[in-house]
Amino acid sequence: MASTLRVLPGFARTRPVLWGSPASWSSSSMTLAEQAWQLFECAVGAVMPGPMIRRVLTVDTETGQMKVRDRNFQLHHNVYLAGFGKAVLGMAAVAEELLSDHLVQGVISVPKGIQAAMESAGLNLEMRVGRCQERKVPPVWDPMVPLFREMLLMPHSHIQVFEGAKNNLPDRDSLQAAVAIQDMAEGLSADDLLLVLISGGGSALLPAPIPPVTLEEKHLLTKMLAVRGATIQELNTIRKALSHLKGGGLARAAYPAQVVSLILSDVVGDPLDVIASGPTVASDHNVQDCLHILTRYDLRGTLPRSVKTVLSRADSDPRGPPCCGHVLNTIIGSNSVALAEAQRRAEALGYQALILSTVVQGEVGCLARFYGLLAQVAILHLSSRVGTTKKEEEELQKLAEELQLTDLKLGDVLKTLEEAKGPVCLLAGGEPVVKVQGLGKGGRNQELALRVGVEMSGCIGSNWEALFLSGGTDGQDGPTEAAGAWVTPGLSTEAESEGLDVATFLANSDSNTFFQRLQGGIHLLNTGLTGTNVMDVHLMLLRPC
Ligand SMILES: Nc1ncnc2c1ncn2[C@@H]1O[C@H](COP(=O)(O)OP(=O)(O)OP(=O)(O)O)[C@@H](O)[C@H]1O
Ligand SMILES: O=C(O)[C@H](O)CO
Repeated sequence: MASTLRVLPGFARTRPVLWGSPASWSSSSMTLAEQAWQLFECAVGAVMPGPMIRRVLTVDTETGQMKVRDRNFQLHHNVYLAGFGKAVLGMAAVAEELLSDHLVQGVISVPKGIQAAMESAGLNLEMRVGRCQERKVPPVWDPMVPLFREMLLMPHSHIQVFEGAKNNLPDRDSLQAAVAIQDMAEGLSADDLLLVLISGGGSALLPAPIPPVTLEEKHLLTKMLAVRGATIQELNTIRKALSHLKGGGLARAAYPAQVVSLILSDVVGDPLDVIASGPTVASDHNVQDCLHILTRYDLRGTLPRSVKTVLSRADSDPRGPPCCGHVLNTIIGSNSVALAEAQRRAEALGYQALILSTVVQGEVGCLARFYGLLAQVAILHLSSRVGTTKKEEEELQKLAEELQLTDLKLGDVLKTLEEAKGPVCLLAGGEPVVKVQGLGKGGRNQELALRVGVEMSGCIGSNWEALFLSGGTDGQDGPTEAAGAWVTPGLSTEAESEGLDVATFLANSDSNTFFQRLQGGIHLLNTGLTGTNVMDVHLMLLRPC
């Protein structure tokens, strides 16, 4: 994660925008780009740590009644807090405020530089909103200001913060954090309650290798798996087998204390045992699963002796299966929550809004063809020219199968489009993959947007305006300062008129440079780090001209 932040400079500088409280701006006076920005903001706002934690956790500090969804817990100054993940700083700050003096002690492991980054993100945002107000221009992203204010721990907090795992890799600092968390958990009694805050990036922030495996060996093995294309499910199966705290290990360490885990999902399908390698979830993988994975990536022959030793004794592990009867695991935020909020906002803006899929995972080139074709077919359906699209619909179905969009009901979507009378918003989310080639600067959201922009040129000439936006909810798309980008069918023409050759930028994985140059960067989503992460949001807006 970058520790330097810029919040919306390009957008605020280059165009007067109509943002601010939805009530004060009529939806018809907003451009498509302004509406798309607002929907992205709503999606991210719904999964910011504050709103997320407050939705599921309430504490009556007088009576000591803590409620997590429909479960009640009696507190009596007996709560301990452990947290690890990229979004955990803000989650911990809000949890500490709610728990008040029922919180005895806390330890969190968060990415290096995150406290300074969040502080400066909040300050930048407030300054920019202030400048907009002085110039009487409605500010972009302003509902985020109070959400940023509550993301930092108070002075004299009871929570000890460890920053580590630079570049999402386990290191000495995160190892130290894991030791502190393990020590705290092991010291708890049946009278105590351990509140565990978990988000993406938690695996690297909680390394506890089982000896004789060393941190370096574990680091090297996970890196080798990652570069060979192992999925997060495969990676975390191996991590669990080699760790004291993953795969239910933290729950085991805290026994007999009650454990309540609040989990922000960054994995498609929200599998509890995969997110951050499931430290409070019983693991049902065995050594055979690990050996299959290591064989698949041709790593069996090069395994360090220590790894072989740990794997060979795993099935006869005297610790036995982790006892998780004392644990409540609950997902508090996910891509679906973000999309549902964007859907609500789109409906309020007058759109018929549909969620296409929350499990988008395929390759961006294939996904861009899908979205480009969908835009064309959708416009023909909306224009009551249904009969003309049979071939395209078959192609769409094939692409959906290739992309494994298992939750997409294409027939229903097309029927809804056929019957729709006005503007339509199509939403989807997940985490597609990019094959990086060349030395350019980009991210999967910007690359997807660029490719979709090209594919959408077939929509030019219709009576419908179209826009596609792709943004990472964490505010950082790959190693760039943008969260993503938005495009319209005119992209190729605009690029050509500015002498930008799209094919050359794509061949060099240079989508960020492309968008920085195109029209002074107005297509970039420069949100700055958001302090949350539920993968990516894709949205397509179609509105009659
Ligand atoms: N030049 C590039 N063009 C396109 N994509 C890139 C480029 N460089 C890196 N990427 C992609 O960026 C991704 C890594 O970025 P990022 O830090 O946003 O990771 P992430 O997996 O989204 O992490 P997190 O789970 O925290 O969101 C990888 O999928 C990689 O393929
Ligand atoms: O930390 C991890 O394991 C990944 O971010 C998936 O949750």
